[in-house]
Amino acid sequence: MINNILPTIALPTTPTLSVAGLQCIRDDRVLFDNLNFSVSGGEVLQIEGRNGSGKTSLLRILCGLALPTEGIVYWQGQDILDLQGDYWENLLYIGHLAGIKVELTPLENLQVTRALASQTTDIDLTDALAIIGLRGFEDVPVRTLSAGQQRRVALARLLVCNVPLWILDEPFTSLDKAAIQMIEGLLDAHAQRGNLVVLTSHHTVNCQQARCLDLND
Ligand SMILES: Nc1ncnc2c1ncn2[C@@H]1O[C@H](COP(=O)(O)OP(=O)(O)OP(=O)(O)O)[C@@H](O)[C@H]1O
Repeated sequence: MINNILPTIALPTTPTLSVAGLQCIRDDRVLFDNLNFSVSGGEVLQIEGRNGSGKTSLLRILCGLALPTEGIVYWQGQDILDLQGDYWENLLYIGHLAGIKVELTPLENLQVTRALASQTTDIDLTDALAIIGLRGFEDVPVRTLSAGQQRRVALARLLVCNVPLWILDEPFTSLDKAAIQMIEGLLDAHAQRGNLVVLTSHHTVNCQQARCLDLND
């Protein structure tokens, strides 16, 4: 079923995100150094590591929201700092703070997403909320929802944005078992369509195409 929800994105080539010689120093502490990896369409890369090891810092660098102290992030072989908007239009980042407006309703949040996103699906927004488990909560302020429901509002953007690269920071936080399975299904379906996912999670991610990178290794 999930396979039928997500659109097919016409990709000219296999999308690839790679990093070379990445280093991150925070307050004189080296979080990671000489980090090299590549993730291509069809893959789900899970970044692991203990609290404070630099997972969120790495994701922010991959998004171009923070700079590494050394090294380069490449999208399709080009430095993302050179690409800027040409990179960001391929990317959906859902961070710790979820990026939702709590004064707005779930429906209004998705309307904002659709208005601002570079490429969107044509899914009916009410249907997207139903799929994500928020039927009946479309029109209430997000601040009145539970933590798990608020996380679902944030994750509903996966159904609305039509981009190849998903970067997700702890997407399963506050979700119940059924919601975790549903999101894992979305990740699998996204990868099966030739797209890529980079995520952090302290839990084992149950995706067919998942592989792990441990920052503590
Ligand atoms: N803007 C910042 N300025 C200074 N230090 C920072 C900044 N952002 C993060 N740090 C520090 O960098 C370290 C790594 O933080 P980060 O959030 O990347 O870790 P994490 O692996 O995602 O942790 P967690 O598993 O707890 O979410 C922490 O010690 C944090 O205090």
